[in-house]
Amino acid sequence: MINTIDYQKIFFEITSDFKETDDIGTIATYIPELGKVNPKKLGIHLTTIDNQHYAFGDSEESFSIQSVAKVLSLTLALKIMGGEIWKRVGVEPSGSAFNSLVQLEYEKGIPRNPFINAGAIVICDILVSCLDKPKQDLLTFIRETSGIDSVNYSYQVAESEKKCGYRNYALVNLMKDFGNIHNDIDIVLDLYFYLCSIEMTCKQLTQSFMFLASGGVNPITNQSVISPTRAKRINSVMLMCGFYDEAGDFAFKVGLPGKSGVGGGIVAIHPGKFCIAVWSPKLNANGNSYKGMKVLEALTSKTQCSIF
Ligand SMILES: NC(=O)CC[C@H](N)C(=O)O
Repeated sequence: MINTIDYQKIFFEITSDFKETDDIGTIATYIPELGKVNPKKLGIHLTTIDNQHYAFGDSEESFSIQSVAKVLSLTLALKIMGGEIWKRVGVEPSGSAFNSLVQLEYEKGIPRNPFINAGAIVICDILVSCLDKPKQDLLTFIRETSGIDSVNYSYQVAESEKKCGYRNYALVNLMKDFGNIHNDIDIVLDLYFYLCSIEMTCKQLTQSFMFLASGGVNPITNQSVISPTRAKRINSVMLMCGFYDEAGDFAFKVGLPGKSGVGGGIVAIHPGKFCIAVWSPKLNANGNSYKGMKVLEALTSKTQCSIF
Protein backbone atom coordinates (compact mmCIF):
# COMPACT_ATOMS: atom_id res chain seq x y z
CA MET A 1 0.00 0.00 0.00
CA ILE A 2 1.41 3.39 -0.93
CA ASN A 3 0.46 5.88 1.74
CA THR A 4 -0.21 9.32 0.36
CA ILE A 5 -1.29 11.02 3.59
CA ASP A 6 1.33 12.82 5.64
CA TYR A 7 -0.08 11.93 9.06
CA GLN A 8 2.94 13.46 10.77
CA LYS A 9 2.16 16.87 9.36
CA ILE A 10 -1.51 16.42 10.27
CA PHE A 11 -0.64 15.57 13.90
CA PHE A 12 1.31 18.82 14.18
CA GLU A 13 -1.54 20.81 12.64
CA ILE A 14 -4.15 19.26 14.93
CA THR A 15 -2.14 19.64 18.12
CA SER A 16 -1.18 23.23 17.38
CA ASP A 17 -4.86 24.01 16.66
CA PHE A 18 -5.62 22.63 20.14
CA LYS A 19 -2.93 24.58 21.97
CA GLU A 20 -5.29 27.44 22.67
CA THR A 21 -8.24 25.21 23.61
CA ASP A 22 -8.81 24.36 27.26
CA ASP A 23 -8.97 20.67 28.14
CA ILE A 24 -12.15 20.70 30.20
CA GLY A 25 -11.92 17.02 31.07
CA THR A 26 -11.06 15.57 34.49
CA ILE A 27 -8.75 12.74 35.39
CA ALA A 28 -10.29 9.46 36.72
CA THR A 29 -9.68 9.54 40.47
CA TYR A 30 -12.13 6.81 41.47
CA ILE A 31 -9.19 4.47 40.95
CA PRO A 32 -6.70 6.24 43.28
CA GLU A 33 -3.63 5.05 41.38
CA LEU A 34 -4.91 6.66 38.13
CA GLY A 35 -5.19 10.01 39.93
CA LYS A 36 -1.38 10.17 40.09
CA VAL A 37 -0.93 10.53 36.32
CA ASN A 38 0.24 13.84 34.83
CA PRO A 39 -2.97 15.22 33.23
CA LYS A 40 -1.01 17.11 30.55
CA LYS A 41 0.26 14.00 28.78
CA LEU A 42 -0.58 13.67 25.11
CA GLY A 43 0.59 10.84 22.90
CA ILE A 44 -0.48 9.82 19.41
CA HIS A 45 0.76 6.89 17.35
CA LEU A 46 -0.49 5.67 13.99
CA THR A 47 0.76 2.46 12.37
CA THR A 48 -0.27 1.62 8.83
CA ILE A 49 -0.80 -1.98 7.77
CA ASP A 50 2.43 -1.77 5.78
CA ASN A 51 4.22 -0.86 9.01
CA GLN A 52 4.81 2.84 8.61
CA HIS A 53 4.84 4.77 11.87
CA TYR A 54 3.73 8.30 12.70
CA ALA A 55 4.15 9.50 16.27
CA PHE A 56 3.54 12.59 18.36
CA GLY A 57 4.35 13.63 21.94
CA ASP A 58 4.25 11.00 24.70
CA SER A 59 3.54 8.12 22.33
CA GLU A 60 6.23 5.88 23.85
CA GLU A 61 5.23 6.32 27.49
CA SER A 62 3.32 3.50 29.21
CA PHE A 63 -0.08 4.16 30.73
CA SER A 64 -2.99 2.16 32.12
CA ILE A 65 -5.02 1.01 29.13
CA GLN A 66 -8.04 0.10 31.31
CA SER A 67 -11.12 -0.79 29.22
CA VAL A 68 -9.21 -0.77 25.96
CA ALA A 69 -7.97 -4.20 27.12
CA LYS A 70 -11.55 -5.52 26.98
CA VAL A 71 -11.15 -5.92 23.22
CA LEU A 72 -8.29 -8.36 23.82
CA SER A 73 -10.16 -10.41 26.44
CA LEU A 74 -13.14 -10.60 24.05
CA THR A 75 -10.80 -11.74 21.25
CA LEU A 76 -9.40 -14.54 23.41
CA ALA A 77 -12.85 -15.67 24.59
CA LEU A 78 -14.10 -15.76 20.98
CA LYS A 79 -11.03 -17.69 19.89
CA ILE A 80 -11.57 -20.33 22.56
CA MET A 81 -15.36 -20.55 22.82
CA GLY A 82 -16.57 -19.17 19.48
CA GLY A 83 -20.16 -17.94 19.10
CA GLU A 84 -21.23 -19.66 22.35
CA ILE A 85 -20.23 -16.52 24.24
CA TRP A 86 -23.14 -14.57 22.70
CA LYS A 87 -25.57 -16.59 24.81
CA ARG A 88 -24.21 -14.80 27.86
CA VAL A 89 -23.48 -11.30 26.58
CA GLY A 90 -25.16 -9.21 23.84
CA VAL A 91 -23.86 -7.05 20.98
CA GLU A 92 -26.14 -4.05 21.38
CA PRO A 93 -25.15 -0.54 22.48
CA SER A 94 -26.08 0.04 26.10
CA GLY A 95 -26.88 3.75 25.89
CA SER A 96 -25.83 3.98 29.53
CA ALA A 97 -22.68 4.50 31.56
CA PHE A 98 -19.90 1.89 31.52
CA ASN A 99 -20.58 0.88 35.13
CA SER A 100 -24.38 1.17 35.18
CA LEU A 101 -26.42 -1.35 37.16
CA VAL A 102 -29.89 -0.34 35.99
CA GLN A 103 -30.18 -2.21 32.68
CA LEU A 104 -28.70 -5.37 34.13
CA GLU A 105 -31.58 -5.80 36.55
CA TYR A 106 -34.19 -5.37 33.79
CA GLU A 107 -32.34 -7.69 31.43
CA LYS A 108 -31.88 -10.49 33.94
CA GLY A 109 -28.12 -10.40 34.31
CA ILE A 110 -27.26 -10.53 30.57
CA PRO A 111 -25.08 -7.49 29.81
CA ARG A 112 -25.79 -5.56 26.62
CA ASN A 113 -22.27 -5.96 25.25
CA PRO A 114 -18.74 -7.16 26.17
CA PHE A 115 -17.34 -3.62 26.63
CA ILE A 116 -19.46 -2.25 29.46
CA ASN A 117 -18.04 -3.40 32.80
CA ALA A 118 -20.73 -6.07 33.32
CA GLY A 119 -20.06 -7.60 29.89
CA ALA A 120 -16.30 -7.60 30.39
CA ILE A 121 -16.79 -9.30 33.76
CA VAL A 122 -18.84 -12.07 32.08
CA ILE A 123 -16.03 -12.50 29.52
CA CYS A 124 -13.58 -12.82 32.44
CA ASP A 125 -15.85 -15.48 33.97
CA ILE A 126 -15.76 -17.37 30.64
CA LEU A 127 -11.94 -17.13 30.60
CA VAL A 128 -11.71 -18.34 34.21
CA SER A 129 -13.79 -21.39 33.19
CA CYS A 130 -11.64 -22.33 30.23
CA LEU A 131 -8.06 -21.31 31.05
CA ASP A 132 -5.72 -23.29 33.33
CA LYS A 133 -4.00 -20.21 34.74
CA PRO A 134 -6.29 -17.36 33.70
CA LYS A 135 -4.08 -14.37 34.57
CA GLN A 136 -0.93 -15.90 33.13
CA ASP A 137 -2.63 -17.33 30.03
CA LEU A 138 -4.39 -14.04 29.23
CA LEU A 139 -1.09 -12.17 29.51
CA THR A 140 0.63 -14.73 27.28
CA PHE A 141 -2.10 -14.25 24.68
CA ILE A 142 -1.71 -10.46 24.80
CA ARG A 143 2.07 -10.73 24.50
CA GLU A 144 1.73 -13.06 21.49
CA THR A 145 -0.89 -10.86 19.84
CA SER A 146 1.21 -7.73 20.22
CA GLY A 147 4.54 -9.43 19.64
CA ILE A 148 5.81 -7.55 22.73
CA ASP A 149 7.13 -9.69 25.59
CA SER A 150 7.46 -6.82 28.05
CA VAL A 151 3.71 -6.01 28.20
CA ASN A 152 2.53 -6.50 31.78
CA TYR A 153 -0.15 -5.96 34.40
CA SER A 154 0.29 -3.19 36.95
CA TYR A 155 0.00 -4.67 40.42
CA GLN A 156 -0.45 -1.15 41.91
CA VAL A 157 -3.33 -0.21 39.60
CA ALA A 158 -5.10 -3.59 39.92
CA GLU A 159 -4.87 -3.63 43.71
CA SER A 160 -5.86 0.05 43.93
CA GLU A 161 -9.00 -0.67 41.92
CA LYS A 162 -9.76 -3.81 43.92
CA LYS A 163 -9.94 -1.70 47.08
CA CYS A 164 -12.44 0.78 45.61
CA GLY A 165 -14.25 -1.28 42.96
CA TYR A 166 -17.59 -1.22 44.76
CA ARG A 167 -19.67 -0.95 41.60
CA ASN A 168 -17.90 -3.86 39.96
CA TYR A 169 -18.58 -5.95 43.09
CA ALA A 170 -22.26 -4.93 42.81
CA LEU A 171 -22.36 -5.90 39.11
CA VAL A 172 -20.75 -9.29 39.63
CA ASN A 173 -23.01 -10.09 42.58
CA LEU A 174 -26.13 -9.19 40.61
CA MET A 175 -25.06 -11.35 37.69
CA LYS A 176 -24.12 -14.21 40.02
CA ASP A 177 -27.66 -14.08 41.42
CA PHE A 178 -29.06 -14.31 37.87
CA GLY A 179 -26.83 -17.33 37.16
CA ASN A 180 -24.60 -15.58 34.60
CA ILE A 181 -21.39 -15.88 36.64
CA HIS A 182 -20.23 -19.50 37.00
CA ASN A 183 -17.07 -19.08 39.09
CA ASP A 184 -16.13 -17.60 42.43
CA ILE A 185 -16.73 -13.85 42.20
CA ASP A 186 -13.37 -12.92 43.74
CA ILE A 187 -11.47 -14.98 41.18
CA VAL A 188 -13.48 -13.45 38.33
CA LEU A 189 -12.97 -9.88 39.58
CA ASP A 190 -9.29 -10.51 40.19
CA LEU A 191 -8.89 -11.34 36.49
CA TYR A 192 -11.04 -8.33 35.54
CA PHE A 193 -9.01 -5.85 37.64
CA TYR A 194 -5.71 -7.21 36.32
CA LEU A 195 -7.01 -7.08 32.73
CA CYS A 196 -7.86 -3.37 33.21
CA SER A 197 -4.44 -2.70 34.75
CA ILE A 198 -2.44 -3.63 31.64
CA GLU A 199 0.02 -0.94 30.66
CA MET A 200 1.12 -0.09 27.14
CA THR A 201 2.41 2.84 25.15
CA CYS A 202 0.43 4.26 22.23
CA LYS A 203 2.92 2.60 19.89
CA GLN A 204 2.45 -0.79 21.57
CA LEU A 205 -1.33 -0.38 21.46
CA THR A 206 -1.26 0.04 17.69
CA GLN A 207 0.88 -3.10 17.39
CA SER A 208 -1.50 -5.07 19.63
CA PHE A 209 -4.63 -4.04 17.74
CA MET A 210 -3.20 -4.19 14.24
CA PHE A 211 -4.86 -7.55 13.59
CA LEU A 212 -8.22 -5.76 13.56
CA ALA A 213 -7.03 -3.55 10.71
CA SER A 214 -6.03 -6.51 8.57
CA GLY A 215 -8.64 -9.24 8.76
CA GLY A 216 -7.45 -10.96 11.93
CA VAL A 217 -3.78 -11.31 10.98
CA ASN A 218 -1.11 -9.15 12.62
CA PRO A 219 0.62 -7.83 9.46
CA ILE A 220 3.80 -7.06 11.39
CA THR A 221 4.34 -10.51 12.92
CA ASN A 222 2.30 -12.36 10.24
CA GLN A 223 0.56 -14.19 13.05
CA SER A 224 -3.11 -15.13 12.60
CA VAL A 225 -4.90 -13.97 15.75
CA ILE A 226 -8.51 -14.65 14.79
CA SER A 227 -10.59 -15.41 11.68
CA PRO A 228 -11.52 -12.55 9.30
CA THR A 229 -15.21 -12.97 10.19
CA ARG A 230 -14.51 -12.62 13.88
CA ALA A 231 -12.24 -9.62 13.27
CA LYS A 232 -15.16 -8.03 11.41
CA ARG A 233 -17.47 -8.75 14.33
CA ILE A 234 -15.10 -7.32 16.92
CA ASN A 235 -14.79 -4.13 14.84
CA SER A 236 -18.60 -3.95 14.61
CA VAL A 237 -19.00 -4.24 18.38
CA MET A 238 -16.31 -1.56 18.82
CA LEU A 239 -18.19 0.77 16.49
CA MET A 240 -21.52 0.24 18.24
CA CYS A 241 -20.38 -0.10 21.86
CA GLY A 242 -16.78 1.10 22.25
CA PHE A 243 -17.65 4.43 23.91
CA TYR A 244 -20.64 3.51 26.11
CA ASP A 245 -23.34 6.18 25.92
CA GLU A 246 -21.13 8.19 23.58
CA ALA A 247 -20.72 5.44 20.94
CA GLY A 248 -23.12 7.20 18.56
CA ASP A 249 -21.24 10.45 18.97
CA PHE A 250 -17.88 8.80 18.24
CA ALA A 251 -19.26 7.09 15.11
CA PHE A 252 -20.88 10.38 14.06
CA LYS A 253 -17.80 12.54 14.56
CA VAL A 254 -14.89 10.14 13.99
CA GLY A 255 -16.38 7.35 11.91
CA LEU A 256 -14.05 4.52 12.96
CA PRO A 257 -14.46 1.49 15.23
CA GLY A 258 -12.70 2.29 18.50
CA LYS A 259 -12.39 1.60 22.18
CA SER A 260 -11.67 3.91 25.10
CA GLY A 261 -10.46 3.43 28.66
CA VAL A 262 -10.59 5.58 31.81
CA GLY A 263 -6.78 5.82 31.72
CA GLY A 264 -7.39 8.28 28.85
CA GLY A 265 -6.41 5.94 26.02
CA ILE A 266 -8.35 5.40 22.80
CA VAL A 267 -7.60 2.91 20.03
CA ALA A 268 -9.29 3.28 16.65
CA ILE A 269 -9.11 1.07 13.59
CA HIS A 270 -9.39 1.81 9.91
CA PRO A 271 -9.81 -1.70 8.45
CA GLY A 272 -7.41 -2.20 5.55
CA LYS A 273 -5.46 0.97 6.39
CA PHE A 274 -4.22 1.68 9.90
CA CYS A 275 -4.54 1.50 13.65
CA ILE A 276 -4.19 4.65 15.77
CA ALA A 277 -3.83 5.12 19.53
CA VAL A 278 -4.22 8.41 21.39
CA TRP A 279 -3.54 9.05 25.07
CA SER A 280 -4.70 12.11 26.98
CA PRO A 281 -5.71 11.38 30.60
CA LYS A 282 -8.47 13.96 31.19
CA LEU A 283 -11.90 12.44 30.59
CA ASN A 284 -15.23 13.93 29.54
CA ALA A 285 -18.46 13.26 31.46
CA ASN A 286 -18.90 9.89 29.69
CA GLY A 287 -15.52 8.59 30.84
CA ASN A 288 -13.84 8.97 27.43
CA SER A 289 -10.66 11.00 26.80
CA TYR A 290 -11.78 14.57 26.09
CA LYS A 291 -8.83 15.50 23.91
CA GLY A 292 -8.45 12.00 22.46
CA MET A 293 -11.91 12.21 20.94
CA LYS A 294 -11.14 15.68 19.52
CA VAL A 295 -7.82 14.55 18.01
CA LEU A 296 -9.49 11.64 16.24
CA GLU A 297 -12.38 13.76 15.01
CA ALA A 298 -9.94 16.31 13.57
CA LEU A 299 -7.85 13.53 12.00
CA THR A 300 -10.71 11.89 10.10
CA SER A 301 -12.15 15.28 9.12
CA LYS A 302 -8.84 16.59 7.75
CA THR A 303 -7.97 13.37 5.90
CA GLN A 304 -11.52 12.34 4.96
CA CYS A 305 -10.36 8.93 6.09
CA SER A 306 -13.20 7.22 7.93
CA ILE A 307 -15.07 4.00 7.17
CA PHE A 308 -18.05 6.00 5.86
N1 LIG B 1 -14.20 2.51 31.18
C1 LIG B 1 -13.19 1.97 31.83
O1 LIG B 1 -12.04 2.03 31.40
C2 LIG B 1 -13.52 1.35 33.15
C3 LIG B 1 -12.55 0.31 33.62
C4 LIG B 1 -12.33 0.35 35.09
N2 LIG B 1 -11.30 -0.62 35.41
C5 LIG B 1 -13.59 0.04 35.85
O2 LIG B 1 -13.93 -1.11 36.04
O3 LIG B 1 -14.29 0.92 36.25
